[in-house]
Amino acid sequence: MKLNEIISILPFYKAMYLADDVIINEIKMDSREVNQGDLFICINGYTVDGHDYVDQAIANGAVAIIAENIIYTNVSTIIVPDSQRALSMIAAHFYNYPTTKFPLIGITGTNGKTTITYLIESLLNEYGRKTGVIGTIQMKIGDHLFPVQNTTPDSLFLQKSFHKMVECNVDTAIMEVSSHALDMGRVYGCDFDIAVFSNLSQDHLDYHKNMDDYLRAKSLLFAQLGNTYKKTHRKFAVINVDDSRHDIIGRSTAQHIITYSCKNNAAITAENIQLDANKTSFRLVTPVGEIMISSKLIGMFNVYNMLAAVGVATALHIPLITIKAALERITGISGRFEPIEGDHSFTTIVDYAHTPDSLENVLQVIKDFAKNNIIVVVGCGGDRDKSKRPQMAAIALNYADKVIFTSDNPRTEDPQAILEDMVHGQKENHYEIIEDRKRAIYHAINLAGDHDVVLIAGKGHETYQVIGHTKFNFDDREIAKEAILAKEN
Ligand SMILES: CC(=O)N[C@H]1[C@@H](OP(=O)(O)OP(=O)(O)OC[C@H]2O[C@@H](n3ccc(=O)[nH]c3=O)[C@H](O)[C@@H]2O)O[C@H](CO)[C@@H](O)[C@@H]1O[C@H](C)C(=O)N[C@@H](C)C(=O)N[C@H](CCC(=O)O)C(=O)O
Ligand SMILES: Nc1ncnc2c1ncn2[C@@H]1O[C@H](COP(=O)(O)OP(=O)(O)OP(=O)(O)O)[C@@H](O)[C@H]1O
Ligand SMILES: N[C@H](CCC[C@H](N)C(=O)O)C(=O)O
Ligand SMILES: [Mg+2]
Repeated sequence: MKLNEIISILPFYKAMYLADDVIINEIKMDSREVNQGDLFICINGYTVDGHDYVDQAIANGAVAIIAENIIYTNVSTIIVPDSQRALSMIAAHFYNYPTTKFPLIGITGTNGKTTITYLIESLLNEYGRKTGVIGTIQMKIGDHLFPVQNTTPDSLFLQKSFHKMVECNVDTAIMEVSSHALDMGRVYGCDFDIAVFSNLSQDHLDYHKNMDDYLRAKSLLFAQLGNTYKKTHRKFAVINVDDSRHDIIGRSTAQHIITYSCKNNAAITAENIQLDANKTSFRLVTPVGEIMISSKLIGMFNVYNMLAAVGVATALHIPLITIKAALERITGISGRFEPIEGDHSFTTIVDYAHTPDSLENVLQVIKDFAKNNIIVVVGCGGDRDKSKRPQMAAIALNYADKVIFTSDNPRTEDPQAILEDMVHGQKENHYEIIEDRKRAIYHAINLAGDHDVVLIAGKGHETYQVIGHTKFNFDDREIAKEAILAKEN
């Protein structure tokens, strides 16, 4: 695409220098990825300032620069008031507005986004649709998997991925939308058709000033649902009305609302809920009929996740029989309440609970079914919300018979300081601190006796541990398997 065509989408800009007929190969926001013929856009980030990498970008072959600060270069240089915002506009334009070409479903909320995303994928696949998925675990186009750095990546990665989805004939895209992404404008330019709100509880208070600010960020997804009413292109907000913040989320959108609930009146509800140790059944009640569901996903929180997915299915007119087939087929989601196989007399579960609410939910499920002791291995991430630490520790101590506090992803923080934040002031003392996560997991598994349950919480599907700035290979599931084998032999 020509540079002139790309910048025509910007209402305001100042051209420091604009060469004729510059053809742009690709747009890049990282100087290290620039190739001959690319446009480099300077983003002033949290760690470094992209403006400092203009020379490197030009040396790598950039033929045009978009920047926020006045800079002088020997290639076409455009100055905009806000380069992050310009990036979203330009990326959507460059990739020809891919999200207008298929329905886009966005899921937000503190917990359950990944789970709901994969439930919706399963429903749509059962219905014969080809899906694209973007979220915490990966990006998926059909059965092809691609790594992601963020739950909701930056606008350039997003628009490029959606473009790839269009090329691969994806007919519906499903994505997790984090509060960071909403706040930073990573999803500006995404044309959402359905937005889901799962719940709000404490997380990310390192980034958001307080819970109201966190809620405001979440509500932006609903404010972005478009303001026109076209019969042919209806938009929907699917909202959990059992969450006390549902009203503010609902009032953030002008679009149609589909409510779901296990306790209140709602369009989608679950009746006669039976929670068992290895299955969950309920009568699903929807505006178009009722049907019995028997799912392998366990725990009350998964009933909520299923209702959220059913809300989306209802908006898309997916028949009840298809909904039932899809919900009954799905056996689990990677790293979410994932049992570790092995011939052993106790149960080991790896779960991604890394917030107080999710940890409590998961431990409640375990408590309901555990025949003997509960042993928990848990830590808290570094460079993240510090106020979660004592809360998560207290929850673990409250539900478990024995807790091993350990490292999660310490990132740039001192692991001992994180552990100190967790245990400081705790009244209970049935815990040990083993900073090395591998040793902590081995120890927990060695302690386990007949019919005990070992919960390894916080890292779920992650296949790494971030210590300092380095990512080391680490997978709770692999380590747990090793430890179980070692115990057996
Ligand atoms: C705080 C935050 O969100 N940071 C995000 C941000 O990084 P940053 O601002 O530090 O970027 P930077 O390193 O300062 O770089 C600024 C610019 O210079 C460029 N650069 C940099 C170096 C260089 O040599 N050349 C160069 O051009 C970079 O490409 C970038 O354009 O932009 C990056 C690219 O989009 C993100 O990957 C990064 O997410 C970091 C990894 C992160 O951990 N974010 C977390 C807080 C987050 O966003 N989490 C949410 C979900 C949480 C949840 O659901 O629970 C998420 O959506 O993932
Ligand atoms: N609806 C829910 N309510 C509360 N806790 C939940 C719910 N669904 C899942 N959980 C718990 O939260 C953990 C994370 O679930 P999931 O990965 O689906 O959430 P997420 O919102 O995608 O998280 P992230 O913010 O890290 O992307 C699960 O491992 C489980 O312990
Ligand atoms: N998306 C979340 C994931 C947290 C997972 C946990 N293992 C941690 O590292 O804190 C975050 O970046 O805050
Ligand atoms: Mg997720």
